Amino acid sequence: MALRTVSALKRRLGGAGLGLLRSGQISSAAGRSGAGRARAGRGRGVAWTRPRLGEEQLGPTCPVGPTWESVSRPSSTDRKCLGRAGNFLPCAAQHRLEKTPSYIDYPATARRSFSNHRVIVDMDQSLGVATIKIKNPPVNSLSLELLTEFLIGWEKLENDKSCKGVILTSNYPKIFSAGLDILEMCGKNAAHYTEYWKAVQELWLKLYMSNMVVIAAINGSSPAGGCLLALTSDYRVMADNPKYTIGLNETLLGIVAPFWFKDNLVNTIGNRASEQALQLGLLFSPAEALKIGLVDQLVPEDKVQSTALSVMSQWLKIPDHARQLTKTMMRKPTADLLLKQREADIDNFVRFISRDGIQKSLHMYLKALKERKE
Ligand SMILES: CCCCCCC/C=C/C(=O)SCCNC(=O)CCNC(=O)[C@H](O)C(C)(C)COP(=O)(O)OP(=O)(O)OC[C@H]1O[C@@H](n2cnc3c(N)ncnc32)[C@H](O)[C@@H]1OP(=O)(O)O
Repeated sequence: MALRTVSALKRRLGGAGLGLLRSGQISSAAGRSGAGRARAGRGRGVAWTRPRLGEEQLGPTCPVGPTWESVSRPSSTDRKCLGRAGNFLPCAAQHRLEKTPSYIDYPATARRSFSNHRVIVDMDQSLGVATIKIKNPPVNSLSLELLTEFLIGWEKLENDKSCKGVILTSNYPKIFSAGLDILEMCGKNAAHYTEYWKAVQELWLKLYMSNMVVIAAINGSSPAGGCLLALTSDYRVMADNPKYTIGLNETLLGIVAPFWFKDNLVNTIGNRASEQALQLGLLFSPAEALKIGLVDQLVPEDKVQSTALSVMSQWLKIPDHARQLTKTMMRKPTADLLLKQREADIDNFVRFISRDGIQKSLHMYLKALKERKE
């Protein structure tokens, strides 16, 4: 089945994925009590899913928190919860901005989480920052299922106007992501390869061109597609552990990094360093990666997440529209190159990966990975 959009990806997941979107599966206390369950706001010019802000973030005692219904015709009280540009700010954050009197009892941090099988999303609404944790054991390989669930979670965040930044990390310290799932590229048919590659393209385009600030908290090894995932971000913080490696090592598998992987790398570390890194399939230690600019900062393992958060708060201080336009100006030419030849890129991938010689190389690589353990 050919997949064109995220909605097609959602359809592919069938009941599970759509069920998740409909119910919101909010795991916060409010969600468990049912008060914060997401509701689809349809028919009022709003096409996305949002919880009842008043209930979920402040609890039923909030004196000014608007309900979903009241937002469509905001009262003067409700307007207190609307941002200056008419954006709907997270209720708790807006209250803080307005220096609400202290007798109003609301939680210091309003959190909302949702998760599916392979992705955990934890949204801190008071900061407007979500953390996405990948959890696809054993090595966070980017399987089709993971990509699909990731894209669904990402779309929810993109549609949530209160979400300004996302931190990407792994649920399993030691491995950020083992990259594309080799099993998705081995022994399958052309239709499967097509579907898989569309999902890989889609994820890269969405992350690379996101208006949100994206920070990678790289808490483990990050080869090939894992490195690409990190490269889509605006800033990369990596755990300073010499056992971890990062890089586009595709040639070691007997395959070639596509031009948009290469472009993303060149934009990050420059042409000469990319030439060597790509031809030799170099996997860099954190110190080497820092030296060539593949990552921006090294910190002790237990500081990766907190550093990512503090970097995020710096980036979020920049006026959003100016930062977004600048990001677009810097990245659009690169993304456009793929957008212009998406179909050709898919055909190329399918033809390449279907070759007997390439299949043999991938099988041998997988075998070598397994034998390494024995
Ligand atoms: C024209 C277009 C051309 C095509 C372009 C395609 C671009 C491709 C991009 C890619 O991302 S290809 C994938 C590249 N990835 C790698 O090279 C990483 C390989 N893995 C590792 O180096 C290590 O596994 C690790 C990530 C460093 C973790 O090491 P650890 O010792 O903790 O675990 P292992 O015992 O090695 O692995 C456990 C288990 O997982 C399997 N596995 C590992 N990586 C992958 C993967 N990418 N895809 C699928 N499966 C993977 C490994 O075989 C083990 O399986 P079992 O033995 O337990 O069955």
